[in-house]
This record gives sequence, structure tokens and C-alpha cells, in this order.
Amino acid sequence: AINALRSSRHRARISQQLGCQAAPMHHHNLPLGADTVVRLIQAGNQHKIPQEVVKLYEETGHPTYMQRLLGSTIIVTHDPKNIQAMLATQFHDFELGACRRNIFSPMLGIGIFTADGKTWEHARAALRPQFTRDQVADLDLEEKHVQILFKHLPVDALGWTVPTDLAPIFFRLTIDSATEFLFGDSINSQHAALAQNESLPLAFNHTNVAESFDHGISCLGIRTRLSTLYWLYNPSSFREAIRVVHDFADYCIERAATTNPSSEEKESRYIFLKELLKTTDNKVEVRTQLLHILLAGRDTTAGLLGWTFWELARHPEVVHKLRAAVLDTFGPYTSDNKDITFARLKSCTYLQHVLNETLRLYPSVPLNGRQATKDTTLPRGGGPDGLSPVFVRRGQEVSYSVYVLHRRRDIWGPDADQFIPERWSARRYGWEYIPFNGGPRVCLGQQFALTEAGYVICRVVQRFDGIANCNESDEELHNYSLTTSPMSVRVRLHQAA
Ligand code: HEM
Repeated sequence: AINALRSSRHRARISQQLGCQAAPMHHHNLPLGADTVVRLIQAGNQHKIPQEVVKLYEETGHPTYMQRLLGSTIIVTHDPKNIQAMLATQFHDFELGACRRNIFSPMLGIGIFTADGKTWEHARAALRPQFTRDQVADLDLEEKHVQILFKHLPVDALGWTVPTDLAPIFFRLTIDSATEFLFGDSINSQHAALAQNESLPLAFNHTNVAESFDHGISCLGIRTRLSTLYWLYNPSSFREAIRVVHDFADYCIERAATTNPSSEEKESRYIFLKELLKTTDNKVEVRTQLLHILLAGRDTTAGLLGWTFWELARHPEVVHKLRAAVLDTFGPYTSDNKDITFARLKSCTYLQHVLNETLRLYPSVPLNGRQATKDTTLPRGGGPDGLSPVFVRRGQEVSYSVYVLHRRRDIWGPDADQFIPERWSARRYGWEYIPFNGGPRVCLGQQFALTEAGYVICRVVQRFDGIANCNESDEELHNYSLTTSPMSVRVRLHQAA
């Protein structure tokens, strides 16, 4: 106790020397900030956690504030300058921390998404080359899976589909293409979901892999929200899901490692797993890397597609303009997709504006955080005017919400909550727009994701010229595990003549 008192006095002195002032404390109605925990649990049940975090910010009235959270006091900041400090300018003062590692490791092991320090540097260096290659987003492979998606969207004599929920369809599309690209073997969940069940001969029983992966991720989401109490949540269904996912990964790795090189050479397709096996023969490390990329890349892309169509279904004028831009760049729908390339997707400006605007309103990772590696400061948020630095204790959690940041009216204007792709024709990127994070840990798959999502959107709007919203309500409901996607995107699509 005496040591704690001494170090707290020492910190107070340093904090004063550095010109730090206290950030305002969020007003709590219950001890230990239990009211905030209850509110977040209730918001989770209503699928509105990101909106609740906006309310907490608005109640406090400051972009940076302190919040009690069951025994600890965390700093919450939605200030671009502070986020930039944590992610870039003071990168070494902050890390992900042991808590995130412990939460994720039973399913994923310790890899790029959970590691800090040298382990992270090693993982990033090993993965980086795989993302600089031109073929990183294989559009022919994507097309194969898009064609199966279209089988889920048959039309009647007037050209309309029945009301269909696109949200699960995008989840199946992205796990099929991601597993084929990463593991060399698609789990073909789209085939399994077709009514007539066009069963494929599979070397491995893939049927449960998609469900197990989804269940495992939702358990990781619950463990993340329990924070340091994550260990309370470890149900047998979580352990079983992990077993299925690991068996699938191990099967693919074993098969890739024992493939006869001569037949391998004949196969020109780029497979992530085979590239990784050239860098290490440690199969557990390969499994860890693969599962981390699957986690990082799959749900994020499915969520981006889901939210894009959620908004398109409510903005026919944007559909009209987007379709005109796509047809102008790539021509009408044909079974040949050769005109659609990475470079041409980038040059389709309005498509990029639609993607930017979707990621502004629905950043895939709406809440995030870091932990201080040493006593340090954040540049802003202290004192009555909020302009003084704030002292951060070693080990203190700092949480930030990109969802809140992207909807701040003082940054984006009074229409911050509205979907207006046109705002991007006059806007430049800075630290107020960070859907892919920033600094040394910026998303490795940004180009991959924008290419894949852009490609799928292009193909859908080439083939369909009308999107009618069939959801009963316009309420924004988040299917939020670690990333967000819409609960449901029920639409009827009209096929172009
Ligand atoms: C809409 C799509 C995507 C979004 C919005 C997105 C966003 C992000 C964000 C916010 C982070 C930082 C997370 C953190 O703080 O720990 C991140 C990290 C990462 N992302 Fe993405 N991501 C997307 C798609 C992808 C894809 C498709 C891949 C790979 C195929 C990928 C690979 C990674 C990797 C490897 C990291 C870890 C980087 C590191 O810690 O060094 N992402 N992404």
C-alpha cells in the first residue's frame, strides 16, 4: 500500500511537470460504473451497441473522458489527435495488451491480430509479402463464387427475386472465397445452402466449418465484452467449435505440405497457405497465421457488403448513379468478367465513394482499444477546455470508437448520420477517417478488401437494375461480434433486361 501511494504521488508530480490535466469523468449512477455495463449489455440485446457508445459520448459532451469499468478507470477518446498518437506517433507507448491475447488465443493462437512487440513484428514481416503481390485478390476465383451467389437469386417472369436476406448470403460468399484463397480448399457453404443442395464431392467433411467458425467468433465477441473477466465465458460449444475449425485447418495444411511438387507446379493459382509453407514448416504457426487472416478478412468484408446493400436498398438515387458509373466503366453484365481489374475498380470513382461512405457510417471494427506500455500522455482532452495533455498510467486501457469518430457532427457536419457518397468528391482523408486503422498496424488487407467488395458490388449492379427494400423497419441493427454487419438486409432485386 505504501509503494502504491508513493508511485501515485510520483505520477501526480510527473503529470504536473508534463502540463497534464484531468479529463472529465463520465457521470455514473451506480458504483464502479455498473450502470454503463448494464446499459451496454441491454444495448447488445437490442443490437445497438455502437449507438449506445455514441450516447455515452454525447452525454459526457467531450471527445475524451474517463469512465469507470468494474474496478478500473479507463480513458475513452474519440479525438483523432489522440488516436493518431496511440496508433502512430507514440506507437511504442501503447499495445494491444495481454487481455486481448488471452481472449483470442484458444481459438486463434498468438498471431498478428493478438501479438505485440517482437512477436507481432515477426508475424507482420512474414505476412506482408503475401499482400504486396498483384494477384492478392483473385477475381476469377471471386467470380466463381459470385456465380453461385446468383443461383441464390432466381427471378420470376417479371424479373424480380423473392424477398431475400442478403446478410447471410454475403457471409457464405466471403467464407467460401476466403477459405479457397487462404487454404486452397473452399468450404462451399453456398452450395450446401442451396435449396436443391447441389452437393459437391468434398475430401473433408466441411459442413460444420462455417457454422463453427461463426460460433467461435461470436464467443470471442462475448469474451471481449467481458474484458478482464473473459475467463468466465468458455462454454463447451466454444471448445467444440474450436476443434472443428482446427481440424479443418490442419487437414488443409497437411494436404498442402504433402502435395507432390510436380502437380503443384501445374497449378498456377495463388494459394496463401502454400506461400506460407515456403517460409516456415512450423504447422501450428501456419495454422495460427491462416486463422488470423480468416478472422481479419472474412467478417469485415461480409459486413461491408451487407451495410452497402442495406444503404443502397434505401437510396434508389445512389443505385441509379452507381449502376450508371459501373456500366460506363465495365459495360453491361456478360458472363465474361475480364474487363474488371484491380486498376479499373479503383478508377470507378463513384464506386469508391460508395465504399468510403459505407465504411464511414459502418466501420467494420466500431470499437477498439489499446493499453499503455508505460506511463505516458495523450496530447489532448485534459482541463476545462480539453486542450491539455492527459496523463496515462502504465497498464491503463484507452478505448476508442471509430464509429463515434466517423459520426461526429463537429467533424463531418450536421448530416454526419446520413449516407451521402457525394461528400467524398470534396473530401480528403486524415485521422478523422480510419476504417482500416492507421500507423504501423494499419490493416494489411485494405486493397484486398476494397477489391473483393468492389468486385461483388459491380457484378450485382451489372446484373440487377433495381433494389427494393423489404425490411419492415429502417432501424439500424448491428450483428456485432468483433466486427459489425447488419442483422438483416431483406431485399427484392430486379434483373436487368
Ligand atoms: C472491409 C474490410 C476490412 C476492414 C474495414 C478492416 C479493418 C481493419 C482494422 C480496423 C484493423 C486493426 C485492428 C486492430 O486494431 O487490431 C485491421 C487489421 C488487420 N487487417 Fe483488416 N480490415 C478489412 C479487411 C481485411 C482483409 C480482407 C484482410 C486480409 C485478407 C485483412 C487483414 C488484416 C490484418 C492482417 C490486420 C492486422 C494488422 C496488424 O496488426 O499488423 N483485413 N483491419
